[in-house]
Amino acid sequence: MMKQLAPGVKRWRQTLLSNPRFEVLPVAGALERVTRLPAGATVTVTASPRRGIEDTIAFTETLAARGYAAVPHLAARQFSDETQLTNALRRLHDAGVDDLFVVGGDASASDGAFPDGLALLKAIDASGYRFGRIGVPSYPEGHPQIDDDTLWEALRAKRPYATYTVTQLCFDSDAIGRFAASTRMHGFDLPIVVGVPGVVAPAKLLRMSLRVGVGDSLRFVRGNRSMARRLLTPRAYRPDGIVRGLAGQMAEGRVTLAGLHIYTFNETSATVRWLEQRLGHAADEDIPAHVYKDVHEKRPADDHAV
Ligand SMILES: NC(=O)C1=CN([C@@H]2O[C@H](COP(=O)(O)OP(=O)(O)OC[C@H]3O[C@@H](n4cnc5c(N)ncnc54)[C@H](O)[C@@H]3O)[C@@H](O)[C@H]2O)C=CC1
Ligand SMILES: Nc1nc(=O)c2c([nH]1)NC[C@@H]1CN(c3ccc(C(=O)N[C@@H](CCC(=O)O)C(=O)O)cc3)CN21
Repeated sequence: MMKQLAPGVKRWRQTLLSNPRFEVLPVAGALERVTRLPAGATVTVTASPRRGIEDTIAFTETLAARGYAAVPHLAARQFSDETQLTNALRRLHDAGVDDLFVVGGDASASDGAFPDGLALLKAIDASGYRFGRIGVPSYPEGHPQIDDDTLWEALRAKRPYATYTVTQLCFDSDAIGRFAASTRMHGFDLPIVVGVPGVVAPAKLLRMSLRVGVGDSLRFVRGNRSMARRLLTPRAYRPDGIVRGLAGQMAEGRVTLAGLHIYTFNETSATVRWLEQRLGHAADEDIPAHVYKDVHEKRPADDHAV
């Protein structure tokens, strides 16, 4: 059972859970997994050096044709030259894609034209193709290979080309809150979409987290007995604690957040079931029937478009 929450916290939790983006990996069976998501959902498609650009672009086209708001992850170090980039952008543009997520890439180095995320952002800007939204990654707990000063400098340099940032997989809502406050201190207002794990089997989540180097976050998990217990049992992990923590900080006015990005690792059914349960639950609890009738025109949730 959920704990009782202050009304403001419930409202923000509902706002956060109402329209998330879902990240999927373009592997075998991915399309079937996507069909479990709400029709028209925003679905982001990861890039991996092992699989290559084509898998990401082709799957993005498939999703767009089926009416999803598809968002490809474009990794700078995967592109060999401008021609390859232009071809990819043309295909995405023709598919009706209006949102790109631009990363450096997990390949250790580039033998192509774009060494890092910023270089690719500049090339996209110069390409003549226009996209309404462009996201870049950010790291509330730092990056295993890149020091904090470099990360802040990179984010600042990317600011003119980006319309939002998505935070790296993280299990600690306080770390995310501190990061959001720091962006203000560093003097820029890039909207922050918070990356949270979906409802995923703990062993898989641990494997994925280790792969991308979610360091401090895992130390947090290990040092937190109830968290560790949750990750070490076969019962799926649920991001209730993170979402509640974020909603609490929003209710206190400490952070402004632009939404959730759910790392599903293709566990879409469990994640959607969890979302539906939580939203149903919030609707029942937030607004008792008699109040709901009285204030019908002014439901609290309606006052807070993100
Ligand atoms: N495929 C995906 O969906 C995602 C991938 N990532 C990965 O996280 C890493 C960072 O990506 P971005 O934030 O886009 O960074 P980026 O490529 O824009 O690099 C940020 C800054 O760090 C420097 N840098 C990059 N790699 C470095 C290294 N190994 N050692 C020292 N300095 C380095 C760059 O020159 C640049 O100044 C990449 O490996 C990226 O692929 C992060 C989030 C999502
Ligand atoms: N550095 C970094 N690279 C990423 O690709 C990435 C992040 N960070 N942070 C957020 C998510 C997490 N992503 C991940 C994380 C792990 C795998 C991974 O381990 N893939 C394996 C196994 C896939 C499977 O089990 O089906 C693979 O072989 O691709 C893929 C994408 C994509 N995103």
